[in-house]
Amino acid sequence: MLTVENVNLHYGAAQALRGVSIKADMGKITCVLGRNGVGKSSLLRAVTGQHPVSAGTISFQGETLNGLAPYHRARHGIGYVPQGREIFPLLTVQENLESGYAPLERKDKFIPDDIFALFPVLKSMLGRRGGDLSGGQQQQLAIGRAMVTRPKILVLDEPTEGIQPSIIKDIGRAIRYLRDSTGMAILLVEQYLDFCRELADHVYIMDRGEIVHEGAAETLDTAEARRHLTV
Ligand SMILES: Nc1ncnc2c1ncn2[C@@H]1O[C@H](COP(=O)(O)OP(=O)(O)OP(=O)(O)O)[C@@H](O)[C@H]1O
Repeated sequence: MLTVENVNLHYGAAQALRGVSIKADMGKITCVLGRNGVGKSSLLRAVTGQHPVSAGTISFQGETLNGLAPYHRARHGIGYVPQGREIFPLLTVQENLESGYAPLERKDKFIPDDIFALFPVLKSMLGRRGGDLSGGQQQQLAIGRAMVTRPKILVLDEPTEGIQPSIIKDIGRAIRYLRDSTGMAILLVEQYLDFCRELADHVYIMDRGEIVHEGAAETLDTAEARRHLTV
């Protein structure tokens, strides 16, 4: 399980996270909902080690991650799908997937078949440059690349952003498959309420750097969620 306890995060004098505590259980999809600029990406940066926290503790499966570099966290099983995908535009799809080999031992350096079962388009485009793919295909590639690292928890930053509805469905299906087939934990941040409600087991709502609401997805107060999602 991933545990974030009382985390503060600053950019210079500006505080982006204020005493944030969340948990993401193994075998569950945990969604943090919030509108633009409330601190969702900052929370994921704290979890993945892209930005240091100024207070609080982050631990995964009982081990404290504070102070560990992002590549060490990847070795601990934290897979990250960043906002905007951040695939390598001049590398091929195959090379983008192979960039996930970095934290792996030699015997694990291959691309698992279930990536192509989930996203067949990647198989048919292995030789194409990442930059030539559509936004939805790039999102699938970014998820595939994170899967190559054999994560125990997959952390996704707004996977539906700028993606057409049919691919959003494929991505939802893939996330569910990963939870059910591998028992990994999934932590995703989103602004898209319906996607989150359909997919998540547990939901947190974030506003101005704080968690303001939490509960099981089926008991989510939709009106309350919408109130926090509208500016
Ligand atoms: N590198 C940075 N330097 C200074 N301020 C930052 C930096 N990154 C984010 N912020 C500020 O921190 C706050 C939280 O930003 P964050 O990106 O975490 O929000 P978000 O909920 O993920 O929004 P979005 O959906 O737009 O990414 C915002 O006020 C933002 O302007």
